[in-house]
Order: sequence, then structure tokens, then C-alpha cells
Amino acid sequence: MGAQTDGPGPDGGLPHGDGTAAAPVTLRGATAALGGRPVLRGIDLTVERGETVALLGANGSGKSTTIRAVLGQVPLTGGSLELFGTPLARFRDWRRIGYVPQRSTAAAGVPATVREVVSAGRLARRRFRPLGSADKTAVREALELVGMADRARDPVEALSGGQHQRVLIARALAAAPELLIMDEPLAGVDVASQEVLAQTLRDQVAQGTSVLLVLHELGPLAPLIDRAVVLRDGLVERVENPDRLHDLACHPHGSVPVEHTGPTIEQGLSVGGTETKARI
Ligand SMILES: Nc1ncnc2c1ncn2[C@@H]1O[C@H](COP(=O)(O)OP(=O)(O)OP(=O)(O)O)[C@@H](O)[C@H]1O
Repeated sequence: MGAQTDGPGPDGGLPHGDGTAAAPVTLRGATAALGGRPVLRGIDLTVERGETVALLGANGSGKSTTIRAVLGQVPLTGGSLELFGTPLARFRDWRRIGYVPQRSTAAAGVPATVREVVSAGRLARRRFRPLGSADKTAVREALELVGMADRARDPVEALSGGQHQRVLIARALAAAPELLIMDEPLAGVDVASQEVLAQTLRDQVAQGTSVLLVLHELGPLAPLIDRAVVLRDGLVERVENPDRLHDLACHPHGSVPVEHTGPTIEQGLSVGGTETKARI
């Protein structure tokens, strides 16, 4: 778990944290339906301050719907959601939250440059006033963090899928959020860039940022994860603790101690009890 800070944010701007211990996310008994079908059937999920929580599970288990519910994009039909201790209906401080959507939902042909897309991450902080020098610095630093500074003037349409993903991550980082929510941030990102992302996230967490992310593969993010919540068919199937994650991170090639006979974290991909992915 990263350090919890109440000091100034990384940009020297708003303090990270409000001095209280309110968890960034408290979802209790959440139910939701899409297309008339129940998709979330009673999800409990908490992200404490400074914590990094991974949501795992098979295709269609409800991971994206859960984070969209946390963002208020999918209405709950039951249960409750609090963000930073405030019920969703009264929560207004969305600039405290950064969101990296699934790549496929964000790659629509927007005629904007890389810098413009990343600058959009600062606009909510500015209440849509023109960006100041601190904003421009934050945008430049975010682009440098994801290794895209040299592409700042390029149209996003000219980027590869993985590069596009890195720009979306930079957009979220530029806002210096207290809670960073990412839906499959590693999708389409090459191994070297995954390492860069892991280091970037490590730095964010060390500054007190909380992280909730959907993953199919833990990859280089494994050592950062405090808790993995495995969903299955709209319910929490199990929660993996840090010791288990440590084993996986230390024995990535199958030498996990034999007493771990249950499904592996990566088998958040298991379907109907049938393992679809070998133990790594
Ligand atoms: N707009 C929609 N209308 C109807 N059903 C939907 C809609 N979006 C998602 N669903 C259904 O909700 C269920 C959960 O979908 P969700 O996208 O949350 O799964 P996921 O765990 O994120 O999957 P994946 O790993 O494939 O991204 C699936 O059965 C899906 O078909």
C-alpha cells in the first residue's frame, strides 16, 4: 500500500485527501441491470485511500459495469455507493477522480492533437477556464511519463492503439486525481511501455493516489496490487490477498508453491469452473 498523504498534490495544487479517512470508493450490495438483464447482483467493493485494487474476472463477469457504476455512468438498482464518504447523489467533486476508459470506447475519431487530448484532463480542474502555466507543465510531464512527449503535436488519429492508450493514461495523470480508475490499461500496450506504466503508477501511489483497475493480466502491475477482487457472473467470487499476489509476482513461471491448488489470480478468466488460462 502506498503512503497516505494529506499534503499538497503532485502539482503543488489541491491537497491530496481531505484530512478524513473516508474511503475513495465504498460500494455495498450494488445491483444493476443492462438491457433489462441483471448484470451486477450484489457487489461489495471498497478502495481505501492509497490502496491499489484490481478487478479481475472472465469476460462478461461485470468488471467494466462495476467501474462504470462507480463513476455514476450505470445507475444502481439496489445497494449504495459512496465516493470519498459522500453518497453518489450528492457527490460533485469529480475532479478528484481520473478515468482511463477501455481503449475501444475512447478511440473514436476525434480531430485533436495528443496535447489537446491530454490537456482535456486539466479542464475539469480549471472549470473550463484557459490553461495556465502549471496546467501546461502538468500536461508536459504527463506526456513525458508515458513516453509520448515527442508526439504532442500529432493528431491522435495518427497513433497506434497502444500509443492511444498511453495518451489516455497521460490525460488522467495530468489531472493529478486522488482516485485513478483504469479499465484494462495494459490492453495493446507493449511490454516496455507496461513497465513504464507500472513505474508511473508506483510513483502516483507513493504520493497517496488510490487506484482501481480492471485487468486481464497482472503483468508488471502485480507488485503494486494490494487486493484483487475476482468477479464472476455479477458477484464477487473471491478476494485475493497481497501474500498470494506476492507469490504470483515472485513465481511467474509456474513455480508457485504446491499448496496453492485453488484457481490463480489470472484465472479470474475461468468460465463455469473451466480454467481457460494456464497457471503462469
Ligand atoms: N449496454 C449493454 N446492454 C446490455 N448488456 C450489456 C451492456 N453492456 C454490457 N452488458 C452485459 O453485461 C455483462 C457484463 O459486462 P461487462 O462489460 O461489465 O463485463 P466485463 O467483465 O468488463 O467483460 P470483459 O472482460 O469482456 O471486458 C455482460 O454479460 C454484457 O453482455
